[in-house]
Order: sequence, then structure tokens, then C-alpha cells
Amino acid sequence: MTANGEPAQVHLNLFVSGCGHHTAAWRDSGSAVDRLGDITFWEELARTAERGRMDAVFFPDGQAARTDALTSGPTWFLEPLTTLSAVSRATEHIGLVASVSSTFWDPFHVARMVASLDHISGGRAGINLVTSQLDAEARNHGMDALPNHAVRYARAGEFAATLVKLWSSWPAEAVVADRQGVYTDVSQLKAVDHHDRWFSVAGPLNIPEPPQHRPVVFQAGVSEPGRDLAAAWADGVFTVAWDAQGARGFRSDVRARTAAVGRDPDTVKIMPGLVVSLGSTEEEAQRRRRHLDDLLSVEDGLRDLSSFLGVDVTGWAPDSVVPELPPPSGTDAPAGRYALVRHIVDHTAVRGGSSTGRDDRRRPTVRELLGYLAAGGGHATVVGTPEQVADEILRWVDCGAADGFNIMPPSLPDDLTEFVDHVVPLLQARGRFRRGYEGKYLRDNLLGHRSTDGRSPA
Ligand SMILES: Cc1cc2nc3c(=O)[nH]c(=O)nc-3n(C[C@H](O)[C@H](O)[C@H](O)COP(=O)(O)O)c2cc1C
Repeated sequence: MTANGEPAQVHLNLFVSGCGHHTAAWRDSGSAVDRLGDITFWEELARTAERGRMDAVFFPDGQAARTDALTSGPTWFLEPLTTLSAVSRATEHIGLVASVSSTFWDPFHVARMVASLDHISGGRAGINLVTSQLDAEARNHGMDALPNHAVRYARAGEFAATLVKLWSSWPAEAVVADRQGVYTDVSQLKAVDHHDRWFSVAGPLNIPEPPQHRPVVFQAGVSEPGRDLAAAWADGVFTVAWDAQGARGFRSDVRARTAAVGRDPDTVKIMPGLVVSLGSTEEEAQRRRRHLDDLLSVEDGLRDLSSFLGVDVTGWAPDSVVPELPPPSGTDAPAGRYALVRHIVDHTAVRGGSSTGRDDRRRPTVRELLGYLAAGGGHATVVGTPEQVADEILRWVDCGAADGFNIMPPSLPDDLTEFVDHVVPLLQARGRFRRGYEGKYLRDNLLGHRSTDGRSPA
């Protein structure tokens, strides 16, 4: 519910990933595996998402070739800000969001590139400010390993503060463009003069203020410092949640932190990922999904699962229900991964229902578990009819678990097209999703009129 008692509007982003979020999607005969370097593929996806009136298209990013995984799939992608510059010319309304690493980038570069994208797109740029995750990335940027978590987040906070100062350092009003001879009223320029622990930036930015004033900032970390970073600086949070209960706790915590720093919690939109497989019946949706799961290498999947669990499960039969999980090994297995597998096995409904336990009939089979891990690995998953998917989206929003979702199609473009053609109209018919873009800017469409000037937070 909104403050005036209306049911809340849903927000939807398209979260792109190669041929789709299912790691075996590229092997499907109709996949776009030969188009990953072809800009028209990405333009078409963005146009489909725009036809579905989605808030934004989101391109994740990383800074290392995944040589460990390159044999089993195309894990590369075009550099997102470059790609989005092209996509902006093929679209008119949809927001354009790229991940940017505060660990490897410099705030002046990012402020300049994102301000440029905001100008090019007429006010549709956004970033997902991440702190990066792999030592392999650090080794491409003059480091032996990633800085520790606390250091990464300390730098991220200073990075965000510097970005915001840079974006407002050459106010739009200062550009007079008087052909008699005055281009900029330099008395209105604001020195940045940021000299702190990580960055030393004199400023001002060498581009006038972007149309949105402040391009939209998302954040995607779940740790305490990640949540605090979101509370201080973000307009939205991308998160991962297997069920509504966990998501609800996370959302209320981020909202409380946002209020504690003096910002209106409604100006931070919490958007978990949602993996959606559709069919005109539940059985058809299940069949589509099983088709992708059948393309997975069971051998590779069981090897990865063995490392998650810290015990050898390579002998598990693919089509049997997952056996009782061995206890955590205590030493070898990453605790978060073990907990995730345990949670999926214990809380998953199978018959093609939802990951939330609504249709809880039996535990998943080994192949189904590998499929859940292979498509979004821990993000909420719905396999069902358009009505079931729309119901699930509204159930999460109405119980305070989400403001909307990052839609993660298992296979692209087909699962996106299905979503846009069959789920979006249902949400619109129920009065819960826009039929046209309300605003010119991403910030307006995501946040409504609350912060159109982009000059908050306090
Ligand atoms: C939906 C989503 C998208 C993410 N995208 C990226 C990305 O593109 N690049 C990246 O390095 N990290 C990405 N991350 C990882 C996080 O930003 C963050 O670095 C990670 O969760 C560790 O931070 P934490 O300890 O605060 O959770 C993403 C996380 C989520 C949930």
C-alpha cells in the first residue's frame, strides 16, 4: 500500500545475462549464442523490455575472463556502458543501468561516462555500484588480491560521495550559451575539492550537469556495510532472495537504515531477482524449463554441488529426489552456499509451482536442484502460467517483500518476450503496472514524483 491507501505500483527491470540466466540456455538450438557481440541483439532485447514498459534494462559487469567456466559456456559480454550508449539510440524511454565497480574504477571516469550516457539518452542512465568479488579481477588492476570487504565498502562510500559532488559541479543553469560571447557563467561552477582517504579530485566535472541531475544509483550488496551504503546513497537495491519471507526482512532492514540517515524509505526501491519460466499451463511451463535443465551437464553440476556441500555427491542419480543432505563439512564448503542448497531443497515446491512453498508436494529431484542452481542460483523462481507469475509478483509486493523485481529470463529472447506478452498485460489489467511511461527520466519512472530533482538524499 502507498501512503494514500492505493495498492503500490510494481517496478520491473530486465536483468540481462548472455543467452539467458540458465547456464545451459546457450546450448538450445534457437539460442542467440552467435549474436553476443552483435549490438542488434541487445537493442532488440531492450526494445522488447520497453514494449513491456519496464523501468530499466540492467547490464551486470565483471573485470576478468572466467577461464574456469569458458569451456562450459559463453561467460563474456560487451562492456556495459559502451553497449548502453548504442542501446540508448535504439530506445526512447527505458532506463539504462550498468554495473560499475568502486574497487577498480575512478570516480571521475565514472561520473564523466555516466553523465555522458545520461546526456546521450536524454536522462535514462543509472549505475549499479558494486565492490567486486574476485581476486582474478584484482589481478587485472595492479593488485594481487581484492582488498578486504571493509576496505572495499569504505572506498565505495567515498566513491559515491565523490560521484554525487562531480555530477552537480557544473550546474545546468551555469550554461548561458549567449552567442554574444558568454558560454558558461563560471561563477556558478562548484569546486569539488575532495581530498580524503581514497580519492583526490579537484573538479569540476568536464561535462555540464546530466539531465537527471543525479543519474540513478542502485546497490547490490547484502552485508551490513552493503545495506548502509544503500541507505546512504542508493535509489534502488538489487537483491537475491529465495522466498518472500527472507526478502521481507531484508527490505524492512534497508528501509529502517534509510530512515535512520534521514531519507524517505519510499525513495529506495528494493528489487529482488525473479527467474520466470512460463507456459499456458503449469505442465507446459515445467516442460519448457525441463528442456533447459536437460541441456545441463549433470557431471559438471554434481562436481560443483560437491564443492558447495563439501562432500562427494557425484554418485547421486539425476532423476531421483535429492537425498538427505550430508551435514556441513565445517571446513571445505562455503557456508553461504551450503545454506542456500539446504534452503532450496527444504523449501521448494515441485510440480512446476513456485519456489515459495505454495505448491509444496515433494522435494526436487537432483536434476531440478541443479536447474535451480544453474538459473539464477538462489534467486526466487516461478515456473507456471502468466496468472501464477502475476499473482506471485503481487503477493511479494503486497506483503512488503519487494517494490518490484529484476526479471531474469532463463533463456533470451524467448522468455523475455513471453513475460512481456503475457505477464505484463495481467499486471496492467489489475492496475498495478504502468501502461505508458509516466516520466521522461529513469528517476521519475522508478521513484515517481518524489525526487525528480535528484538532489536528495539529505
Ligand atoms: C542482482 C545482483 C547483481 C549483481 N551484479 C554484480 C555485478 O554486475 N558485478 C559485481 O561485481 N557484483 C555484482 N553483484 C554482487 C554485489 O554487488 C556484491 O559485490 C556482493 O553481493 C558482495 O557484497 P556483500 O558482501 O555486501 O553482499 C550483484 C549482486 C546482485 C544481488
